[in-house]
Amino acid sequence: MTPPLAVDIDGTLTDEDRAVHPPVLPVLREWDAPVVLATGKALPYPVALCEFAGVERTVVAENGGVAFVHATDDLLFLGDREAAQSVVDEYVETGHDLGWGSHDLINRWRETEVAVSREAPLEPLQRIAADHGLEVVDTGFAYHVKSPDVSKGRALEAVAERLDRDPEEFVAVGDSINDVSTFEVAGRSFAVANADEPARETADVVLDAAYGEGFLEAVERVR
Ligand SMILES: O=C(O)COP(=O)(O)O
Ligand SMILES: [Mg+2]
Repeated sequence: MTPPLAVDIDGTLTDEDRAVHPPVLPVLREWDAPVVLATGKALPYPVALCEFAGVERTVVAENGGVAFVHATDDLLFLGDREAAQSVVDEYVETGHDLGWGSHDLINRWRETEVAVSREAPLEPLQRIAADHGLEVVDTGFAYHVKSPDVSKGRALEAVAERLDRDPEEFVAVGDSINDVSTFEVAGRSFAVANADEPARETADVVLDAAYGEGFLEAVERVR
């Protein structure tokens, strides 16, 4: 039986330049079991990717802070933005910039965490976050200020329950530290070749291929 998939977006369905790797789209569309896109990006991004790929909109966004399950029409909030906002407000007050320019589209639709550009200094952000009981996760694409209680894996458990699936039935594919929790709850896990150290260490298998080609290799292996 085809297993359900939990798939990261940036670094896993994309190429090195962050553009979606086109050959992954028909694979997602034709997958004969639920597909959950699980990303650090804000909710509109995975929802739009599902729309344009012709895939049912079942997604985990903001590293597990928000999830949507099309089949049950459930919109889940597993975190809240307020605490993360206080951290970045303090960061900005001390003279730093989030690094997204004057129209911050990265955080505009973000509801449970705040993302900071990797061009911005990390150390003061980590210090302020720790003072507020929060953490900073570096996905390789952005720094995410979030509650340590929120994770893609925890959200996947909530989504799986609504899909009437066991999280262990899932095959997870990802590339970075924010996928470790997904790898821990899924039954099988694959890190693409470009994955960071925490993802490589946690995954059952580190793939030979990188980026979108790595996802396609994972799919070949589970078929
Ligand atoms: O938004 C990020 O920083 C990373 O996104 P991803 O979880 O889809 O890789
Ligand atoms: Mg990623």
